[in-house]
Amino acid sequence: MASRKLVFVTGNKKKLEEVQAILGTFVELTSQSLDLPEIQGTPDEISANKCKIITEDTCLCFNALKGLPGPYIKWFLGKLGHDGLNRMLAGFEDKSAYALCTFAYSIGPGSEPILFEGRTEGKIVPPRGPTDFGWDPIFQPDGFEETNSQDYKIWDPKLGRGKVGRTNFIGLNWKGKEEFSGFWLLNHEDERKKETGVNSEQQKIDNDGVSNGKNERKSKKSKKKLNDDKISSEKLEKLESLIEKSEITIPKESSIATKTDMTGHARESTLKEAQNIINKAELDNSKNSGRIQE
Ligand SMILES: O=P(O)(O)OP(=O)(O)OP(=O)(O)OC[C@H]1O[C@@H](n2cnc3c(O)ncnc32)[C@H](O)[C@@H]1O
Ligand SMILES: [Mg+2]
Repeated sequence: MASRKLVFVTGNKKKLEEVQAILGTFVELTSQSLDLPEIQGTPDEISANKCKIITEDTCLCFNALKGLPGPYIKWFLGKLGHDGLNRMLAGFEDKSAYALCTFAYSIGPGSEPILFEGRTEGKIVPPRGPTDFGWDPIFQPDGFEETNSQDYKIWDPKLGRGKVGRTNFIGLNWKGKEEFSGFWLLNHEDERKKETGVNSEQQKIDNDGVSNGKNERKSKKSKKKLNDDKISSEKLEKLESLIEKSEITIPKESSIATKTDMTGHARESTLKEAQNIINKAELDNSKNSGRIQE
């Protein structure tokens, strides 16, 4: 089904694997750099496919360094390696850090991407476990004895939860988690019903959890329920209308990132990058096909 296909604009194979694992059978993901493919089908199908683009950008922020390296982690990691990153904190008692990820999802050409953001708290430790993905071996999420490398990497879409896999995604514990899960449930309600045998009409949840950018940080209770893959039809409708009106945007201010510190910079630069990638991908799409519908 065309609506289940998503193009993930990324050059990172590991990201692709992990996002696919999270989305499970709900969506078929293909990865592309910016040279997007011509998909065979009717013009409508082509547009639908080409419109649906997701990007993700990751920061790793050290609290002792006021959020650095943040969006520059790729370069710091490349130059200093895992040991060097540990040594950067040698003079500090505070080894705490957090992973910050930003998804950008494009509904269609010309429309603002929908942004989802997530944060996972942890600390920087000497490397343990496989070294095949980024800074995983030196990041130990709070509440775990293992580093991110050592964690069991399973996400169960039926349960709507899993053991820590990719902390970036599993840790979408703020606005992003709620909206991301709601968004996918909304778009894949039929498949979900088949898999779980549960109709959203039968599910009860307070309608307090929808975040619209003006009303962030909702009750933990409603988030917990959402994390357990329960969502009401009212909430689905509300989400749908927010998405239609493109009212889902990242708030300018939040309790986790202020504009004055490095975290704020990290956030803004990562959002900008995601937006640029989406815009460029859409531009390339339109050029390639010449028949994208507005
Ligand atoms: O093409 P894109 O999607 O941008 O892929 P990238 O590899 O450039 O990724 P980022 O721009 O998000 O850079 C973040 C850096 O952190 C690494 N990274 C990203 N997600 C990670 C995760 O979940 N665990 C460990 N390292 C990660 C990644 O390998 C990069 O070195
Ligand atoms: Mg990148």
